[in-house]
Amino acid sequence: MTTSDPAVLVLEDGTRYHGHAYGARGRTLGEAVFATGMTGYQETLTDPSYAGQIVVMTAPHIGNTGMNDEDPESRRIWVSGYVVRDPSRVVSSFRAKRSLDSELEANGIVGMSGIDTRAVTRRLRDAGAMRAGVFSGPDAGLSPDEQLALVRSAPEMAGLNLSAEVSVPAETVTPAVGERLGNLAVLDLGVKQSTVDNLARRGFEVHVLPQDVTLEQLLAIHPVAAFYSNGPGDPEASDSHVALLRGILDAGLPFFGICFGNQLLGRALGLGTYKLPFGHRGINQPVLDKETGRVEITAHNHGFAVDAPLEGIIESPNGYGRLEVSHIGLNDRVVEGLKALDIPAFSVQYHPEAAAGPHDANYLFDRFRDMVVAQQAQQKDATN
Ligand SMILES: NC(=O)CC[C@H](N)C(=O)O
Repeated sequence: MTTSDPAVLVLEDGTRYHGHAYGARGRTLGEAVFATGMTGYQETLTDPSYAGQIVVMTAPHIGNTGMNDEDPESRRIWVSGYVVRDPSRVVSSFRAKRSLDSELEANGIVGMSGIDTRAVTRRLRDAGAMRAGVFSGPDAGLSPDEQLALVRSAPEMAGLNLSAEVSVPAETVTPAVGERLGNLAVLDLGVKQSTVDNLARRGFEVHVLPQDVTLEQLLAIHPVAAFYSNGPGDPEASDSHVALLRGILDAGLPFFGICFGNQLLGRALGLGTYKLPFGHRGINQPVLDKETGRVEITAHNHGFAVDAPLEGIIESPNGYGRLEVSHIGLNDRVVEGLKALDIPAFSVQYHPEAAAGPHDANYLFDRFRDMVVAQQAQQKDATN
């Protein structure tokens, strides 16, 4: 529905941008962040890591290919709000089933269009990610002071635990594709479908578990390894998941974590995390794999990062032996991967499932499989 109903984006610092209502009408509050992908908006919208965020797209023309039934990464749209410059008036793709604005409306997502999203991006890049609100329909009529007060009353992303909002209510199982390696325990902190598919294709029977599962319940599925997914929120507010992970590591299970999972591995090993000024969200971020010296172009969506020295070997303050930073973001030299040297555990801050994004980092799923196969071979040797 293209209309000229007014809408306004209000940032916490009082900056206001006037445009048009897009998607559902009303009001929404969240953390304003910008995403630089020129394609893949359907995957972005359905990535649970974006819960609690108002996503501003830097690419000016969004919605061209509509929404289809093949690309969703989860069961719904999770962004709190969606801000685009120039929505496509026609949908052009043989796969499209619906338009982007009708899908936003069906999911109750308040959006807006018709503003200079690159100007908003420059503001967020200079001042940092901020709380924000989009107001349209009856809420467009609130006074600027009322709108600003609402924005400033919203919770900050720092300190937020959002895992219960996005996690599955009960275990789901995806069978292994091809030769079966064993059961994989996946802690669902906001997992994406492509991650599950990638793991299943590596021979894992993928058991996606609710975020409040206990160690006993997790071990009861007899996993050959464990995996922590991406997800929304502040890793510092996830003590229960860190405690669970320490139990997993103590049980000797091989571990791989993505994004939120990387931050939680960092914490389990004894490192800290911190909030980045405006984060990384896009599909063309350069990352160095220190092991091979190769630079890969990767998909990112994170606002927090692990605090660790980029070079040299670190002794785990929590007694897990030696570890090192395995991957470095080349735009701003942020930690993009961790590797334990004395236990079978590693993680990356970015998205090897690459939905959307380039597939340069897909090898990490093979590394995980190889790690599990190596451990199984070792255990077999030990019992012979
Ligand atoms: N995609 C993710 O897993 C994001 C992790 C975390 N919520 C962050 O913003 O850094």
